[in-house]
Amino acid sequence: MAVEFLATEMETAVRVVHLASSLCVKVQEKLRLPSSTNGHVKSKDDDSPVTVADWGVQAIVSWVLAQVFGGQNLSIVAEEDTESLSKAESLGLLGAVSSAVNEALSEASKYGLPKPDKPLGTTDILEAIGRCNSVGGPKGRHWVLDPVDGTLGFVRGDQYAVALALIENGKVLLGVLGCPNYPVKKECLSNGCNKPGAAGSVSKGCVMYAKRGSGQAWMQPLIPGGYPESATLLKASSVDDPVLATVCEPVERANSNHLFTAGLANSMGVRKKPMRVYSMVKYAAIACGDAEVFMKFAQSSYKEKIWDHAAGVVIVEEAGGVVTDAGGRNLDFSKGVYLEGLDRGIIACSGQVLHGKLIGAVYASWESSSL
Ligand SMILES: Nc1ncnc2c1ncn2[C@@H]1O[C@H](COP(=O)(O)OS(=O)(=O)O)[C@@H](OP(=O)(O)O)[C@H]1O
Ligand SMILES: [Mg+2]
Ligand SMILES: [Mg+2]
Ligand SMILES: [Mg+2]
Repeated sequence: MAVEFLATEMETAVRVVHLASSLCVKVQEKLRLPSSTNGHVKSKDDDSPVTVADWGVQAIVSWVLAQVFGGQNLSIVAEEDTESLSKAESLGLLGAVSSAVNEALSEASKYGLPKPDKPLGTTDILEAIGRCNSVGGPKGRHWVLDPVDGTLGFVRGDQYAVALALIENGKVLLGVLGCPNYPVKKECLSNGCNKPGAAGSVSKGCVMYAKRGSGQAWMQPLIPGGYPESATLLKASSVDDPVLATVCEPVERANSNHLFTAGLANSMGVRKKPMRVYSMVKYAAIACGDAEVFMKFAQSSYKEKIWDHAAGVVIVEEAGGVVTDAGGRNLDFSKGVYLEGLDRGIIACSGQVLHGKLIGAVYASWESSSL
């Protein structure tokens, strides 16, 4: 029998995202305790937050991929580095990362993944994080990782995602999104009713994944302490009337021009209020039919990074959706760390009809925008 294309890569990626998501759930719970906020969150040079979970997930994914595929020719493009974590003053933080990583890896066999013989030392952990310093490019295979996407949402007890993709010769072959706070009820996506401890909090958490060209995207529930037996097929929404469409976009005004996207939505006939959600959970919402449109129009000086989109794009496309830049072109993952040549913004829709209308709206309104 022929071995299924990318079977080991897909299997490993899905399992490690489950394991990494379990680390995030624990760290986010700790962050919500009033006594332990200090030391778990740091500010980067651009003032964006980074946490024990960002470094911890990067260490775990890097370590597992190296165990399964060999460290020699492994190329991983990922968001975090070891610069601030290896400073003498960060010893406490590094200790917290080490505890989180070793606690998670001690459960690795429950996820069908390799487990270290003894706990990883801080040198091993820094090495694993630091190994993810590839810059990608047009040739060869590159794993692309955003260990915690939407760190701001994570810190605020809200939505975030663990995002892992595999790119080969510039094309995204597979993508996995761990969405530990993804709610069963769509209304909870943007109103925080899934925040830990929120009254009446509902069941939540899933991992979504897809392989390029399969025509299928899948969702598994996130279950505590192990790997689930089942997966269900995802389907993007069949709604193609803008009046019925839900539009999602970044929470932070600094990350996307809310005024411009409101104008676009209005001009294409959207009536519902936008659903503002942190992270690649916006792609997840399109893939599983909870929203029809995702738009992100960052400032023109901002360059989008491949790890913020790779996994989400392939999952949406395989679920039946369409993702392009604002000029209607596919995103280019072949140019290294950045989505070079991106035309203005990112547009993901559940189908061709809405996508066509949105591209038309961009075309009509661009001239009058101040971007
Ligand atoms: N200035 C600016 N403009 C546009 N985008 C930026 C900007 N700064 C950061 N980022 C990236 O946005 C990622 C989070 O995107 P979101 O869509 O989740 O935004 S939001 O938090 O909901 O506002 C976020 O990902 P993480 O760092 O993984 O959280 C960043 O990569
Ligand atoms: Mg990100
Ligand atoms: Mg991140
Ligand atoms: Mg970040």
